[in-house]
Amino acid sequence: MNDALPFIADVDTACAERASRHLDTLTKPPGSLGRLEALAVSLAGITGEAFPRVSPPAVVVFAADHGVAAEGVSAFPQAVTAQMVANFVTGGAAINVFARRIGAHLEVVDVGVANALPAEGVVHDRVRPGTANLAREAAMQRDEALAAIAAGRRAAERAAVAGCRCLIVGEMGIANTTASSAMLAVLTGASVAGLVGPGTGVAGAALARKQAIIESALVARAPDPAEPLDVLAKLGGLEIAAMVGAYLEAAARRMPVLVDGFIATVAALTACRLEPALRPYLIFGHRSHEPGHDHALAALDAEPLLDMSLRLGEGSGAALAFPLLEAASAMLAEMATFDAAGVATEGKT
Ligand SMILES: O=C(O)c1ccc[n+]([C@@H]2O[C@H](COP(=O)([O-])O)[C@@H](O)[C@H]2O)c1
Ligand SMILES: Cc1cc2nc[nH]c2cc1C
Repeated sequence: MNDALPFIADVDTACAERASRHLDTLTKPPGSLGRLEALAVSLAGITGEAFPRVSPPAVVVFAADHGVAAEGVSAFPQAVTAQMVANFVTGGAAINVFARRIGAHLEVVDVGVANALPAEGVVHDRVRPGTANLAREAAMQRDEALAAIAAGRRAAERAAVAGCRCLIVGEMGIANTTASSAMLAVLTGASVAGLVGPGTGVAGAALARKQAIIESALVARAPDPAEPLDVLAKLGGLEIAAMVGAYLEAAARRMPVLVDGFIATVAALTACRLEPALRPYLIFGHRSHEPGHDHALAALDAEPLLDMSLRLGEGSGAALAFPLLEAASAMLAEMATFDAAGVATEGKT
């Protein structure tokens, strides 16, 4: 345990068991609502409430730039990070649309965007204007990674204080699939070739170059796989570090965390390596089309709720999965029991 990280208690197993027993009194064959029942039980354990509520959710999108974008590893220019932040502010991005559908409280946090941003509508918590180029030097110093973790913790704290009951964390950062693929290769020991993917759409020779850049950065930066903070600082990103902090702070406050796609899951794996007690607080929203996501999910023994071939980021897949959490919560609170509805139970004639 590191002083910069909050204490995370074990989930409330007694409460989870109460929820599980209650589910078996409801008017349905036992277990017939499948994974929705498991979801309800885990929400009870996370929140410590027999009838957990998950609304309103918070969506926090962390934005930052990556020095490695200079190597041509993305299909889009670095300027798109700031331009998309402006789009989040005016409400036109996919995450704005989906956040509105679920009644989420949306916050956009600049933890390291290189270009100018709108003065209003963004939480300015910038650690530095983008990381250094991980192909040439450490992306961040350790204290910068810790500062970005602290920014993420503050965002989760704001969401909790605002009364939000579930945290969805998204990211925006051109070239962040390069950073997260590099981190994942170190954290899992998997080959870069087996997990690198198109991100925003690189293919062919550009994808081969992205792979080669990651492979040589792993050798040159040589992070210690047993030291998640070292991996994060040398290869990661400011928004990835902020996600780590937000997950940890939410769990410390007994808020369920709905994890988004590839980058979000690499951040989740990093956070779990820093603090294994985090794992049961995480619910995985969807399986991204980015090939490395399967490796990250497997390393966390996670089975996501949706499989929609999304690969956007921003928290979009998690926001789309959120209604399943609401349904799990409503099922517990609103379904009639066999007794109340006068329905005969199994085996009784
Ligand atoms: O969430 C995902 O699974 C995901 C997969 C591929 C790309 N993205 C998004 O695309 C950007 C990174 O892609 P790239 O090609 O610039 O590394 C970044 O802004 C992410 O939000 C997100
Ligand atoms: C347009 C665009 C939107 C995004 N949202 C998250 N990552 C993104 C990357 C691009 C390029």
